[in-house]
Amino acid sequence: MPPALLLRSPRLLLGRSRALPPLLRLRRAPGFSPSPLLVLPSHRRLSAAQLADPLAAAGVEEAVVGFVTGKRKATEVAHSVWRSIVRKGDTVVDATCGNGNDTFALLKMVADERGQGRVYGMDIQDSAIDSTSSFLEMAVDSHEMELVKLFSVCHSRMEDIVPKDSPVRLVAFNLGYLPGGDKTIITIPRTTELALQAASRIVSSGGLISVLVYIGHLGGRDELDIVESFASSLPVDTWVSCKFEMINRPVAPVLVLLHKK
Ligand SMILES: C[S@@+](CC[C@H](N)C(=O)[O-])C[C@H]1O[C@@H](n2cnc3c(N)ncnc32)[C@H](O)[C@@H]1O
Repeated sequence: MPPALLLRSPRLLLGRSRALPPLLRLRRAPGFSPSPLLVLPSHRRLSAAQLADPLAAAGVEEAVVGFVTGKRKATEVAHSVWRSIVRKGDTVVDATCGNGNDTFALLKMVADERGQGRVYGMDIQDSAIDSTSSFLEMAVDSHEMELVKLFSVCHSRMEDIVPKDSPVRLVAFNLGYLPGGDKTIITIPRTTELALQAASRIVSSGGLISVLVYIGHLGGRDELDIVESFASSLPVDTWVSCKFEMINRPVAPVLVLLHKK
């Protein structure tokens, strides 16, 4: 296994010549066990229970009933569906790392004793990749860290990153802007569409593309239109396309799930 936790191929960092900040600033001393609620910024706080055992979170049935009764968010439905599809040792893609919450959840799903699971994470912003890296350094051990490969690149180029011989079980998108970051750097319909097309090519049979679309900001509706149009175009003999949407909360995020049969 390559020793690098974070692979920043110059080829993938097109047009960026400035020196990158050190990526592994936060080192864990042997036996160091941080209290996450003390050290993490509020936008990426997880409960102690989630950090200890994120797999103990809601099952699909509980999450869906919770969504229907207004007690669970679309993100929780997404994570519960991921957990029912992703297996230890799988290869998965986080197409929008942001602050690393989804990357962390995915890592916990694929991490296995044999070190075969992989999470390929990407984000267009260096600051998001740094944020994800710092968060994971605090939240997981060094063996799990080695299973994560992070790239500062547009997700439309995911096929340049994921090895061709790795069947991908899940590609996760959490669209929009980086919480706590620059709200003008945002996913846009054209590259989202290209990334969905790429995801549909690399996801294996039995796998899933999960897209959480935020529609409360300018352009969010256009992006949902693109995602839905892509979802509708998938052939019914090989794909199941569905969505979770709050009808009387018109700006609530919409979860689109695309399952490859
Ligand atoms: C809502 S945030 C993701 C939240 C993240 N999944 C988490 O768990 O914290 C959306 C992210 O998409 C990133 N993004 C925007 N355009 C992108 C692109 N073309 N390729 C990859 N990432 C992009 C933004 O920089 C932002 O960090």
